[in-house]
Amino acid sequence: MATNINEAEFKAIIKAAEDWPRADTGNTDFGYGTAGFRMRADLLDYVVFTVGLVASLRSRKCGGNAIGIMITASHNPADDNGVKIVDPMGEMLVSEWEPYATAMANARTPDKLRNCFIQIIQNAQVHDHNARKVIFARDTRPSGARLVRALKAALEATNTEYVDYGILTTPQLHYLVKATNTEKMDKPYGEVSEEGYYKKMGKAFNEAIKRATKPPSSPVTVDCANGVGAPKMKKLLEYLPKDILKINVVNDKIESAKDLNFQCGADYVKTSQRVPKDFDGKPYDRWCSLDGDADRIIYYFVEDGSVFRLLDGDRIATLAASFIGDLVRKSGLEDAITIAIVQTAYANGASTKYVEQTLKLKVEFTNTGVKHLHHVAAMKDIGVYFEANGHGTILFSERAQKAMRKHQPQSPAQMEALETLRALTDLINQTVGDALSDFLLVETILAHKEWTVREWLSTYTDLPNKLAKVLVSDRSAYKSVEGTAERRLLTPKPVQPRIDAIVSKYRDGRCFVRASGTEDAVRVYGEAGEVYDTEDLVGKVCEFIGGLGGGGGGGMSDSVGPAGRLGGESGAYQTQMLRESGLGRDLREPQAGE
Ligand SMILES: CC(=O)N[C@H]1[C@@H](OP(=O)(O)O)O[C@H](CO)[C@@H](O)[C@@H]1O
Ligand SMILES: [Mg+2]
Repeated sequence: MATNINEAEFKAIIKAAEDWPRADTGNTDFGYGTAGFRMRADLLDYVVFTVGLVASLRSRKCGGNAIGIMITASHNPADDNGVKIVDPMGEMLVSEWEPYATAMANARTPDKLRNCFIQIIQNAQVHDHNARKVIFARDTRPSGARLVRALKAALEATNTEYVDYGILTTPQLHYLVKATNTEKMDKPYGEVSEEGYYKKMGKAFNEAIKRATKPPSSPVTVDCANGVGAPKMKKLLEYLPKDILKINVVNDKIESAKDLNFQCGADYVKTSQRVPKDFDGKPYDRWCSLDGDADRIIYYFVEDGSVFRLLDGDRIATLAASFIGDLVRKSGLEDAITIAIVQTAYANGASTKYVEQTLKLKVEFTNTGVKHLHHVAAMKDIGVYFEANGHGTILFSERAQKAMRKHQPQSPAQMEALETLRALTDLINQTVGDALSDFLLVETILAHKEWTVREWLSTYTDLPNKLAKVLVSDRSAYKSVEGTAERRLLTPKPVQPRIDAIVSKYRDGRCFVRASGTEDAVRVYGEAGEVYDTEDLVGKVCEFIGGLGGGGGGGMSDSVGPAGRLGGESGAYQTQMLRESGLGRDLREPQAGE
């Protein structure tokens, strides 16, 4: 094959790879998906090594701009780890390159690795002599240090300039990638250092909250999942104005790996619908939980009688959209800037109705996965997106930012609203969902609105809902109709008419079935006017799907939780299923997106 491959470089790669052999996974391949690669940490050495090679090529393709690599497994158990690539403006790796990463990680011999390398250079038209730079960080998992050595070996073999940022949250690494690549531009994103991140955030928070009439009346407690969010939240506190907000940090034990995500953190609280262990909040105390790499956040509280109340991603999206909508109006920009909310089909129907009818804003739906939401939100003047699981952010387009810069306020009130709005563009991470940034945003809004969790919860009442899954032998048989945000199935042919027939029997019924992108299962989501009807509706649809034969049929149905906001399977169940798969993970696709 004709190639412009640099033979000396390739020799160095093969030599370096000897120290990081590929785990023997039989015929099972690794797959790069929305979460990059994620699996048991002891399987990852070679994968991380090859990710280093791909990132080096990607940087050459992107004109020598810095590419980011984050080593984390987010909310997974402590003995898992993962790795993902960040593109130059802080976005996730462009999807056209995902197959390249997959192919490299599955190249089982030096010859195959060489072929893959050449193919990437040729297919993606990479000039292999170009400048290349990679910056990287890891979460608190003990395996991270070894994986960093594998990564460095690949970067050194490819003569790639790199910066090791040590331990960071995932969104901090995204921030640094964008800051690095915009450093010499007219509008740099921020100082290129971890400290620069806190400075930017601290300053913006101060600006945004100072016009609230009263500081928040009650303290807030942050459960950091015993992960990287704990030390980083504590550092952030040093940059926040004193005496405005009392913040308690709990679940901050990062020394012993076994505590990471164990019975605490955003994923645990959301999927099990209960407070984290050692919770000592009184009724109506405001609590929130971060996940293991601090890119997700959810709020919650208990009512009298220990009734658990979750304020999930739908609630954060509606809270933020209502506040930003008010600011746009108050600053006199309503004719210049429009706001849209992007949701998935899993958003509670009551939240959609609230956005459309009360906030009078437009809702758009995309397929599941933050990548899809981000993409659509980026096309709006101001695009608000959150998945129910608490991962999301708000994107301010160049057009909206320009309108804010140029606008001449006509009154002191307009001026105040405009300044708060401008502060939010710095406070909210523009690259990816960021628990620390979203936390400061929520606290700012509650302070401005003078709301407690009670008022926040009372904005609308969730429709009773239920999320279940049915394990199937071939989830690829389940294809959704394009343009329906996965709310209708094209195949297997008999399924959609049957779902329609079942749904028609329930008042305010809604139900859809789609193939999970992260597990060998199809998910069944249902809502109805009554809790009893919801259970019945989802049960009937699961029963029907479980009874189908071949690629359609599966067997066991694992429904999760009662009515209330549900988003996914329980952590315990995931772990059990994945351990049973032999290698500890479904290797074809990563198990989670953030
Ligand atoms: C219903 C649900 O919670 N789906 C989750 C789950 O995707 P599935 O494609 O449904 O497996 O994992 C994704 C990655 O973490 C996350 O983005 C998404 O919200
Ligand atoms: Mg995460």
